[in-house]
Amino acid sequence: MWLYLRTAPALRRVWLRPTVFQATRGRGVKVYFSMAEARPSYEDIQKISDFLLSKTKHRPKIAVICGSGLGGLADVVEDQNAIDYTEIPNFPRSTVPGHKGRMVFGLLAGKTVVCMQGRFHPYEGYPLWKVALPVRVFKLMGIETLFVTNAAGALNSSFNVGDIMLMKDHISMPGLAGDNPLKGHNEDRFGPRFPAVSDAYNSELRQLARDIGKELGFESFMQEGVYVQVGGPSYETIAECKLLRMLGGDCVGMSTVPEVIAARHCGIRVFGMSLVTNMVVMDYDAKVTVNHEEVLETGKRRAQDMQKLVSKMIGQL
Ligand SMILES: O=P(O)(O)O[C@@H]1C[C@H](O)[C@@H](CO)O1
Ligand code: HPA
Repeated sequence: MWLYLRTAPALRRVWLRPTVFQATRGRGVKVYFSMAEARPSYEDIQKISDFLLSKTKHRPKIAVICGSGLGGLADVVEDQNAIDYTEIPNFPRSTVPGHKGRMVFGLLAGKTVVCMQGRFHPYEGYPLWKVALPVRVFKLMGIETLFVTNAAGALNSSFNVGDIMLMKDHISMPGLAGDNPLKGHNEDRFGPRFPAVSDAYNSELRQLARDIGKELGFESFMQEGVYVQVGGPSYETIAECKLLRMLGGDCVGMSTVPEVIAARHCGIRVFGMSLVTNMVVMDYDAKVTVNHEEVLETGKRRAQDMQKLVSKMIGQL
């Protein structure tokens, strides 16, 4: 049931979900409602896109979403206009260390780009559609190619900390459990009700990454594999890691997939890359545990190489 409120337009439409029915003797049935936030319409997203474009002369066709500790790429963008997420109307806020929370427009390797220096994660409390909202904003800004990066733990024991994994596929644990950024009403102007994602990670871009990686002498630490998205924020148990490895995952992380699904839905081509910031714990005798400081530290050490790879690729698009 929709309820219309006399308030600011962005807050006016509230979806009321009947949750609890309680029979009360002699007084019929009481229905309680819980509130879920209304999704922005196509026009609302157009407004966010128009707002951003009004703040910059740049008109990018390439967007980059920077993972934990990997936002340094946005700092090397030239002739830049940076817009803090807090200035963007109806836009989420970054709450995780290592995610600055700025949209940076400018030039990278001579190409006009927009970089998200900070992404949104489901564990911050955002529904998946909101995590993926920036991708739809990108679409309406004219973005055709999306680069996504993330920090991840290696499930594949032949990988090493500091390896870069080109994403060739993903397993969405939230998706398999019934949650998806496209769940709910389909906006046909973005894409079809049932989009295919078996070709989510563009094979030509992956080949370009391999070629450039070779040129840069990165072959010894470049891998290719399957990223598993989990919900977080707790890291995985040993049993969960063993399960995810059995399922065919090479790396595990808490992001990226919602953005990729939204991008493919609206016809944006995608290149994805994980930085292995830690090996997951698979051994009950291990004395180590994963922590976010280690994730950020490894990000810092390998950030320059990832930046080189991404900017060389962008230069050749
Ligand atoms: O945004 P990404 O996926 O790079 O961040 C990873 C996943 C969690 O947010 C965090 C865990 O350390 O790093
Ligand atoms: N698990 C989940 N997410 C992560 C990890 C991990 O080991 N490392 C960085 N992000």
